[in-house]
Amino acid sequence: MAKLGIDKDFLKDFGKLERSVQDRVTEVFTKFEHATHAGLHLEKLRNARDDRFRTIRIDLFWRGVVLAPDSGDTFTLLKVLPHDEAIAWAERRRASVNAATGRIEIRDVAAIDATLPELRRHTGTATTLLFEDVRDADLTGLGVDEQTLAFARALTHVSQLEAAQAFLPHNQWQALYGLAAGFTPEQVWAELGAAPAREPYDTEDLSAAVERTPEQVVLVDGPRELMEVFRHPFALWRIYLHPTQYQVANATFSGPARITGGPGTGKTVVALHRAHHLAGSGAGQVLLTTFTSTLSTSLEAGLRLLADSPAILDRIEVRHVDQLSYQVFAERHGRPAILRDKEEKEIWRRIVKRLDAPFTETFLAEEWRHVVLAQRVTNAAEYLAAKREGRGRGLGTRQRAQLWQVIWEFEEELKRRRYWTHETICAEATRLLDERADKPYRHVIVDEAQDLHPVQWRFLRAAVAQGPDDMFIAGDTHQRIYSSRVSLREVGVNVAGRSSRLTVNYRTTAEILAWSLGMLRGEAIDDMDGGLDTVAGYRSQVHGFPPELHGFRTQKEELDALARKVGEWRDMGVAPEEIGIAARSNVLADSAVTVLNQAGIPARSLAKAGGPEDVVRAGTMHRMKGLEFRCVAVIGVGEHAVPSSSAVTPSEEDAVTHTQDLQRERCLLFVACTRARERLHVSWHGNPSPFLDGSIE
Ligand SMILES: Nc1ncnc2c1ncn2[C@@H]1O[C@H](COP(=O)(O)OP(=O)(O)OP(=O)(O)O)[C@@H](O)[C@H]1O
Repeated sequence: MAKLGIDKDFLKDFGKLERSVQDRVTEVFTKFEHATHAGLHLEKLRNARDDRFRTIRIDLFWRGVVLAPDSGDTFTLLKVLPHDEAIAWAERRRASVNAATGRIEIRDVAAIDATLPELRRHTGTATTLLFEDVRDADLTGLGVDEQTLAFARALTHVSQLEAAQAFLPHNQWQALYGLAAGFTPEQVWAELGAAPAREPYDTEDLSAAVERTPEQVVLVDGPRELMEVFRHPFALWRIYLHPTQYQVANATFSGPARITGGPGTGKTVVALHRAHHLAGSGAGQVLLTTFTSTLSTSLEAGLRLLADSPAILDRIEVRHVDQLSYQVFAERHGRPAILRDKEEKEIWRRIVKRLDAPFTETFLAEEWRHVVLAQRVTNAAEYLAAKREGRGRGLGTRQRAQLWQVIWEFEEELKRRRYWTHETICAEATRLLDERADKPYRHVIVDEAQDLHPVQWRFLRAAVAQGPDDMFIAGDTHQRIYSSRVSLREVGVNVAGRSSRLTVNYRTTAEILAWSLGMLRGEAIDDMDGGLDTVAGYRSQVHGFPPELHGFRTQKEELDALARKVGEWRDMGVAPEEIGIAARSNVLADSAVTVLNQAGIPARSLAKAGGPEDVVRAGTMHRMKGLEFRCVAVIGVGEHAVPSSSAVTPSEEDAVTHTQDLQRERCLLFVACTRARERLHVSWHGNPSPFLDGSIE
């Protein structure tokens, strides 16, 4: 039976067509089951460079371009374009099978032929060549063929390679781009994610090549599957996964596994696919979790795009960790009384005064959370032996004993007054789960793992029995925006040998990503597993505009400029809901909403649940986590606001915590900036934030 392949670019084009044309495209291709060349009315091209390219009439104006193999019956939809453009597009191109990866590749031969002589003219006068240190054998081993090799040898600068992305065969371009980014041939090969060929690929067999290219072409077997692909044409992540994303989402692991990667590399996408895959395997309930309600709501929405089978959806629970621990707690003890921040401070203050102890309430609250609760310390001896890595203020034995006395009294008071915090609820819920032989879940999947506290990790560990595919973790320590730090091993989650890293950013342009990464250069950031994480190799394949940075004298001037910028974006055709505004404080985010509304641009605060969807959103940088927008303005990035002094422990109080707090503030700005897909505007009034040093000319 004929198979129909739908190319990623075809689906993108399809999403942009008017509804009536989309219906017509669907109508034409739902008949493909009975396809013969004649049945699909595939027309040959008059001036074809490759006579396997055909076109098909959609209506009077639109034509589709289809790749029809000489043998086999897999037809691949490549493009939908207005009539003349479709023919011109198809006539310029040739299809081939990559000799190293076995994947299908399309190239624009006319563009390569037109560009090469021009490049060679520059090559003659250049002092260095882009790939002069790379051997031909390495290029060939990565699938670079004769024509692309000749092209690569003429390149003198990476910008020429970037400009060639649209016309070189995709896998070969990726290999060259990886080498140009400083990767070794072995790293590039790993990133291509192709299986090594046991015997040479048949480079004439297009149908087999299409089957080997699921990251670019999805095969459908009938009209129902076709409709399923066409259901959400912009959510390409549902259908086309990078080979590493695919492997990790569908693998079987003997124990906990994890995926890391920079912003926008598709970690959440992998987490969603993995939840779907594990639920489909039917071994038991899947928990898909994260650390805030905003994030779990967006996971839920993603899951509903991915899965429409009630049986699968029934097997996946999406909850944030505190919500779940609260539920386990409440089932046994009823509703807890939660200790508020203000009351907590008062209790610490009172005890300190009574015992005349030389500690501030901020220091005590952190010591309690990051040492006592994190390591499950229950008595003085354990506290004296507890590790205090990451706490800057060294304490002698006498001071530790005194500190323990304060903490003990604090805990006693909580017990007496039956007060609970999110952490103590979580610890109690863990105890309750530990008592149970039957665990509530068979698989636990954690997104944004970098921000979970050790007590939350222990709770999740206790919610699932140890075994294959028990836990799956997605996260990026460069995006840690709360102060929890954890060593996974110490909370019973051993991912050694089961960790993968994603490097290709699908969200942000290369310009925005490179600029944002610049803010983190030189920062030593842990990997939650005893080592350091790296940003080396993170890159985007999409180019656009550099971020715009603007300083103003006053907040009023800054907000007026914001309203003008948002107006400009609107005039460019950007929908209001595709615009996000991030600020360090709620107050500034709310002021932005007011100024935009006054300027006639509907906007609302992300802090307020509900409300209209088709408006500009403004919120704190924390709330931006996990979201993305076409255009983002990060405002108020001034020297007194970012870092926020109230969030940074003074260095005289604790030098290590001070450094960590500064790093967290830096990461927070990084998170806000990397929410932008196409445009980023960063502004301040007064002097700029020290984090922008080096970015402002
Ligand atoms: N294989 C893919 N094909 C197309 N788009 C993809 C793919 N994978 C991810 N994306 C898109 O890239 C963007 C970022 O994906 P995602 O949110 O999963 O990344 P992330 O690594 O979790 O990001 P962050 O850490 O910044 O929150 C989303 O718009 C997603 O749809």
